Amino acid sequence: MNVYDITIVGAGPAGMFAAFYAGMRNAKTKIIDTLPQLGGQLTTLYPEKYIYDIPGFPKIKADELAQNLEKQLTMFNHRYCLEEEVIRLDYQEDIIEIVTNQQTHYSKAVILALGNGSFQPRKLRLEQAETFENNGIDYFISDLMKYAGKKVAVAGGGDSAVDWALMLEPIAKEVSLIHRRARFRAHEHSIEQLKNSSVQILTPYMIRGVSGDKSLETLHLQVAKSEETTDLNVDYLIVNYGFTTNLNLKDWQINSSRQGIPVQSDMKSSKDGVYCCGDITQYDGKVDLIATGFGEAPTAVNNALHYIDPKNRTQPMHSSSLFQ
Ligand SMILES: Cc1cc2nc3c(=O)[nH]c(=O)nc-3n(C[C@H](O)[C@H](O)[C@H](O)COP(=O)(O)OP(=O)(O)OC[C@H]3O[C@@H](n4cnc5c(N)ncnc54)[C@H](O)[C@@H]3O)c2cc1C
Repeated sequence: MNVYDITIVGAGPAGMFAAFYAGMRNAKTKIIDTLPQLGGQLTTLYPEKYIYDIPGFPKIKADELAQNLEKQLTMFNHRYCLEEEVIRLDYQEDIIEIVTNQQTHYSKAVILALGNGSFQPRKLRLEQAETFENNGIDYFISDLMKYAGKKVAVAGGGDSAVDWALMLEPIAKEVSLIHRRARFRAHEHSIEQLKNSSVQILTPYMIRGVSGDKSLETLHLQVAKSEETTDLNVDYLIVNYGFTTNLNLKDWQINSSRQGIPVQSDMKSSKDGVYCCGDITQYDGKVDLIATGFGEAPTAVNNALHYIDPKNRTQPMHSSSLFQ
């Protein structure tokens, strides 16, 4: 049994900074998230938006903030378990079992940085779509080069869909962008770029069916509010319909409500060894901001380490004294 000191569930800004801080304190640390990438809401919901209330940054794009947090983490050899959803916590004497949809992890303490819950992509609601999942239909892009020289369609009408189409254009053989409405909900600048690109814009089109022999080959499209149909040959379809969140802590054996998890001033939940940080924490006067989560993260880590071994000081040395 490989037991970690601290396991952090949720790799949004709060969880990422908690992981960095745990590294600073030499804790053997693991991070689990449902998404295939780090960043939580930053990378999933608004990567291209500027944030103005991060201390020390007059303004910074959400995606860039996530990248900076990730860069900070490269100092440490943490273990990452992405694309795994935690479904419950079990408690065995001094060890907490973190049960995911894939395996069980073991940890002396847990930090829950769950935000509003685990993110799930809104899927294509077609019977055959599941057959082609990861076999032509993708909901995330983890490696852009996978699409090099391929015929790719992107479905969706928001910023991310437009951005993905533009990023794929120089790499893929052909890129089509399919949206059920005539207008995109994207930055004017991106729309301008789109108009000047070779991306084939298919609006207002709906995807009515997908087919293929061993992998995805054809999208069956219909013009919205019309009987007109057409087929599009593709190697890949990237679906970008946004995300839903799921927060179900019924089996976690900790006090929680729909608003989140009540914590004490040391960020401890109702259960020994389980601490929290970020949007998920609830206490009087709580404000849901990234800056708040950044403050809660070191409190959670230092108190978790003190729980594991009372010899660990809750007030650690300053980072400026650790690295000269
Ligand atoms: C459009 C928009 C603009 C915003 N602008 C600002 C701003 O300008 N300034 C500001 O301070 N804040 C802003 N926010 C809010 C800010 O993004 C959140 O406060 C912040 O992301 C919370 O961070 P977090 O780490 O607590 O949670 P999240 O970022 O929500 O991350 C939580 C992570 O936990 C994972 N997770 C949850 N449950 C599980 C599970 N069971 N198993 C595995 N993984 C799980 C999720 O997949 C997710 O990746 C904005 C939010 C939005 C939507």
